[in-house]
Amino acid sequence: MPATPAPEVIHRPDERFDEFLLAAAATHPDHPAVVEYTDGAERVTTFRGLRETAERYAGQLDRFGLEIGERVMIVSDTSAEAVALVLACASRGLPFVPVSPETPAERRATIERLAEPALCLAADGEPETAVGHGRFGGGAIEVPRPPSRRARSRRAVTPTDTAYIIFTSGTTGRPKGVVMSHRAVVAFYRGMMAEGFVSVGDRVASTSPLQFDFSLLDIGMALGSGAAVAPVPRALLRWPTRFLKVLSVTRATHVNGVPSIWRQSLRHIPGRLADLPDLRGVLFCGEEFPLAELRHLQRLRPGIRLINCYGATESMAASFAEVPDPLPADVTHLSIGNGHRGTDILLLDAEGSPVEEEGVVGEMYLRSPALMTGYWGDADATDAALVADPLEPRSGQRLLRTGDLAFRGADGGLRFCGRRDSQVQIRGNRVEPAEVQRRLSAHSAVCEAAVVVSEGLDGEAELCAFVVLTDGAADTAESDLRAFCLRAMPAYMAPGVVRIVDSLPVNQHGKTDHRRLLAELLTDA
Ligand SMILES: Nc1ncnc2c1ncn2[C@@H]1O[C@H](COS(=O)(=O)NC(=O)C[C@H](N)c2cccc(Br)c2)[C@@H](O)[C@H]1O
Repeated sequence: MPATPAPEVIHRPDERFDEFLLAAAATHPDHPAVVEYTDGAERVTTFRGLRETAERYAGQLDRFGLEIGERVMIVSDTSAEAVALVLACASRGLPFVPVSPETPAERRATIERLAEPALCLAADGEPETAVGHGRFGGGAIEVPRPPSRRARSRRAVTPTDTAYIIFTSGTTGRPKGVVMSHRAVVAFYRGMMAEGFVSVGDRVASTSPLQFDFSLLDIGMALGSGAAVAPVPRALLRWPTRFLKVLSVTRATHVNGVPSIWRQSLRHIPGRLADLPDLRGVLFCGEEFPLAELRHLQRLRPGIRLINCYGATESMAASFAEVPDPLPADVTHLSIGNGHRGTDILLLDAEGSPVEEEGVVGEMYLRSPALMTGYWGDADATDAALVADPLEPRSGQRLLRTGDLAFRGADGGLRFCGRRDSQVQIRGNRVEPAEVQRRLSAHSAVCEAAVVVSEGLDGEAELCAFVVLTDGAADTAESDLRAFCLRAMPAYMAPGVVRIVDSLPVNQHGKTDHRRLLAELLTDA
C-alpha cells in the first residue's frame, strides 16, 4: 500500500501575505509552525498557536486606530512572537519594517526618519519614551506614549497594498526602502512552492536576520508548505559547534542561508556535518558559493539537495537552480536557472538586444509579478530600476533591471558573472573582479578569496586580492597565487596585490564585506 501523501495546504488566489502564511492553520493546526532553540531544547509553536497570537496582536494594533498603509517598525530577530506580529501587521494592512536589534543606532534613526513609522516595537530593551515607541511580547503591545489616532479613509486591504518595506544599503550609503506588495510576495512564494523543496512536517532552519528578506523567504518556504521555520539564534551562528547543535536539536531538515554560514564548520568540524541525520536540503543565496567549499559539503553529505537561489531584494529572489550532485570537476560557474515559475529572466546586451549565443555576457532583466512596487520616497531610483520592457516599451510593463551580468551555459541555464557596476577598465581592458575571485578560489590551497579594486600608485585601477589559505597550505606564497592566475588569464587580470589573511570580513547579512577590505587597504597605504 503506497504511503498516503501528506495532505496539501490549501491556498486561495490573491491571498494576503498573512493569509498565505497561515493557510496551514486550517488543515494542520497542531503541526509545528515555529521551532525555537532555547537553552538546549526546542520550543514549538503550532500553526493554531501562531494564528491565536497573531489575532491577539491584531486586536492590540486595532487599539491605535491606525490607517491602512501606516508603517510599523519591528526591532527583532526571527522568533514566534515576531512572526505573529508580522502576520498581525499584514492582516491590518500595516507595512512592517523589520530592523535587526544589532543595527547601529544612527542607521536605525535614518530608517525611522525615512519610513516615519506610526509604531516602533522592540522585542525587548529599555522602556521607550518617544511617541509610538514600545515593546511587544506574549501577544501584548505596550506603547507608553501612543501616536495620535488617524482619520481612516481606506476601507480594505488590497493585494497591491504594501506588505513590508526592507531597507537595504544603497550604493550611495543612503538606505533604500524596497516596497513589496502582498501580491508580489505571494507571487514569489507561489513560484517557490512550485519547486517543492519542503513539505508538511519539515523544519527549515533560518540563519538570516529578519531585516534581510532571505528570512522572509525562509518563513514563506516553511509556513506556506505546512512546515516549520526554525530560527538559528544569531549569537550561536558564529560558533560552528553551537550552530550544528541547534540544527541537531531542532531536527532541521533544511538549512537556508548565505554561503558563509558553512565556512567555519567545513574548516574546523567537517565530521560533525555528517552527523545531522535529518538534514536533506540546503538553499543558499546572496553571493556565489565557492566551489571548493560546495564540493566539500557534497562529499560530506552525499545525496543532499543543494539549491542555488539567485535574486535581489527588489523581487525577493528570481530563480532557483539545483546544484548537480556531484558537481563536475570542470564546472567553474553554478547555474542560476532561468527564473522560477511565473518569471522570465531576459539577457540583453548594452543596446537592449537579446543575447542568444552561449557564453556571451549580457545584463539580466527580470519580468515577474514579484517585482517591488518601488523604492520608498525615491521616484528617480525607482525609474532607474523598474524600466520599460526593452523588447516592447509600448506595453507599459516594467522590468527589473538587475545590474547583474550573466551568460548562458550549454544547458541553457544562466550563469551569474558579476555586477555591471563592479566592472573596471584595467590598462584599457574590461575586467570583472568576480572572475579573478573565482580563479583564485579554484586554487587547491585557497579556501576563501575576495577581489577589490583600488587605485594603484600610478592612479590606475588595480586589482587587490585577499586570500584565506586552507589549514595545510600555509607555505603558499602570494607569487604562487599570481602565477596561478597568469596561467589562465591575461596579465591585466592578474591581481597586482595579493594579501594572505586569516579570514574575510562579512557584513551584517553574512556576505563578504568588500567595503571593509577596501578600507583596510587604504589604512595600510
Ligand atoms: N545566488 C547568487 N549568486 C550570485 N550572486 C547573487 C546570488 N543571489 C544574489 N546575488 C547577488 O546579490 C545581489 C542582491 O543583493 S541583495 O539585494 O542584498 N539581496 C540578496 O542578496 C538576497 C536576495 N534578496 C535574496 C536571494 C535569494 C532569496 C531571497 Br528571499 C533573497 C544580486 O543582485 C546579486 O548581485
